[in-house]
Amino acid sequence: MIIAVTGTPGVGKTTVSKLLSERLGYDYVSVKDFALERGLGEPAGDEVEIDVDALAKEAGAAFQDEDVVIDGHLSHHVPADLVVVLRLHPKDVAERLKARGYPRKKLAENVEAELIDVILVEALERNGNVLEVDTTGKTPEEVVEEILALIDGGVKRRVGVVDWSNAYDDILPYLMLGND
Ligand SMILES: Nc1ncnc2c1ncn2[C@@H]1O[C@H](COP(=O)(O)OP(=O)(O)OP(=O)(O)O)[C@@H](O)[C@H]1O
Repeated sequence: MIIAVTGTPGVGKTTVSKLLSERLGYDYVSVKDFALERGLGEPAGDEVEIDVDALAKEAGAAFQDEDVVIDGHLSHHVPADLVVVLRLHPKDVAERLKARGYPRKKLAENVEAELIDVILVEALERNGNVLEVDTTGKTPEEVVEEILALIDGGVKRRVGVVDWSNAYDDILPYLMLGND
């Protein structure tokens, strides 16, 4: 089974993916490492620009009969049996990315993306089996327990668990609002 773990930068994908793969006895795969190994990504500054169509094709073929947890904010492009979209209150996203030293513009773009569900919408456009999980205020272990309970219960789709529309005032200081 292929499980893709996606979400806005900083929501905890790597932490949760590693723990989830250990609990399930699955291999852990980083999209970024896979793309670099296969020559599907070009380093661009401290980022990697990945050809998502090539990623979908190559990862789909490489892992089709494997049990893997695929980690990365592009992992929902890979044909997966299940896509887990991790969500985190945009203010917490902002604080985590700030602590990582993200430049103001990049921080604002990602906080806004979390606010308006960008990754969730992309995931739903590509895959019917989407589990949305709110990680806000939860430990990585609690998040993994929630995912495992959904999988054990045979749940293939659960979306609509968060609504960040009330978060706007909290995150205004982090947004650029056209001032770039
Ligand atoms: N549930 C959690 N509670 C508190 N802190 C967490 C939680 N999950 C992850 N973190 C912390 O948040 C930071 C970001 O986590 P992580 O690298 O797993 O996120 P990510 O979504 O994989 O980020 P990126 O997309 O940039 O790779 C790390 O410092 C991690 O220790």
